[in-house]
Amino acid sequence: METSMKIGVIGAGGVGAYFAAALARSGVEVHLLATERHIAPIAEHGITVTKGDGTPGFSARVASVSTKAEEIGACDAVILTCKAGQVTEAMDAAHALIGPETAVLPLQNGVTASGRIADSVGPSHALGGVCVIISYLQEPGTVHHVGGQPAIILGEIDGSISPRATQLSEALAAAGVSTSVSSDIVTDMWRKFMLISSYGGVGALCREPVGRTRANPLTRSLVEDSMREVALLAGKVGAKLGEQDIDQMMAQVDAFAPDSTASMQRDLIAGRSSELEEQNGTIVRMAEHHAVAVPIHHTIYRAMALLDGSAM
Ligand SMILES: NC(=O)C1=CN([C@@H]2O[C@H](COP(=O)(O)OP(=O)(O)OC[C@H]3O[C@@H](n4cnc5c(N)ncnc54)[C@H](OP(=O)(O)O)[C@@H]3O)[C@@H](O)[C@H]2O)C=CC1
Ligand SMILES: CC(C)(CO)C(=O)C(=O)O
Repeated sequence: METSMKIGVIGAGGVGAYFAAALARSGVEVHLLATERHIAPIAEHGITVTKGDGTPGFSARVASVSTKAEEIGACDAVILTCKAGQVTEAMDAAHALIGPETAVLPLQNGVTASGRIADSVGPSHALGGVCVIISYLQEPGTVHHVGGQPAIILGEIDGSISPRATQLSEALAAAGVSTSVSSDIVTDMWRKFMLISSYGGVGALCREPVGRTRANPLTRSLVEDSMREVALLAGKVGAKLGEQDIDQMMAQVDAFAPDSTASMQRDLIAGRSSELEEQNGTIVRMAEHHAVAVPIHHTIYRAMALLDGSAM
């Protein structure tokens, strides 16, 4: 079991609190960099994970929790779990966590986080990552894991299989997370982005859960065609996505429970601040830059903008 790493986790929300607790439970020295509202509950009671699938929950204590990166100091690895739109601000305040070899693993949906980490702390520190979990914060210090096996794919942006990526992957695996090191994390990130921006975007547009959008031939083909737009764009930035990836992601759409909705879709419909800018907004801007037509994502982006809680 990997116990020698010092891992910093930035953000104590649905994703951060879950992985911090899982790593701490397995014996890793975990330090949480969190916003103020999480400090007292986690310092006093640790993190509690409840489960929605009938399996036992658990509690774990992290080594420290602080709002100040300077109180934590340099870590072997950092796992970044804020929302995609918060990455630059979070990393700019986290420079003290970064030593010469520190790898920063982003778990945000979308494809913008690694570049923003690189801009903030330097390209040698930025990994790529894909996170598969359904979890949400119930209250500071208590996270609900809906069910299923949490999984992470991570990798160096240049595709090399580095000792630091392998070591982090082993620590996550020892914490019960299905983890793999990828030699093409850029394609992996775009594959999930294609899924989430398309089924979530169409779900938001139709205000329907996946069971309805996948069953109707018109909305099903809308999801498929919006995936095709992303696959075409991905090809312009070095990611390799084809029809087989669309089939694979449609199989994932078919495997979701019928009442499932994407997190962006839920945030939009509830009028909360959402990741629309980072997801469909990113697709629109990149498509303009690369002269790729993305009419479905353009429509989703413009139609949904009014619902975004952070919209002007
Ligand atoms: N939840 C899920 O099941 C999945 C989520 N994802 C992705 O993971 C990312 C995180 O999602 P999720 O955990 O649900 O979101 P949450 O909003 O639950 O958690 C984000 C956390 O980051 C904190 N935060 C923001 N800025 C900072 C900062 N500067 N320093 C420290 N902490 C900060 C927030 O603080 P505060 O509490 O004060 O707002 C919040 O607790 C998103 O990109 C999402 O798309 C991917 C797969 C599944
Ligand atoms: C849980 C999952 C994979 C699909 O809904 C997701 O990443 C999201 O909703 O943001």
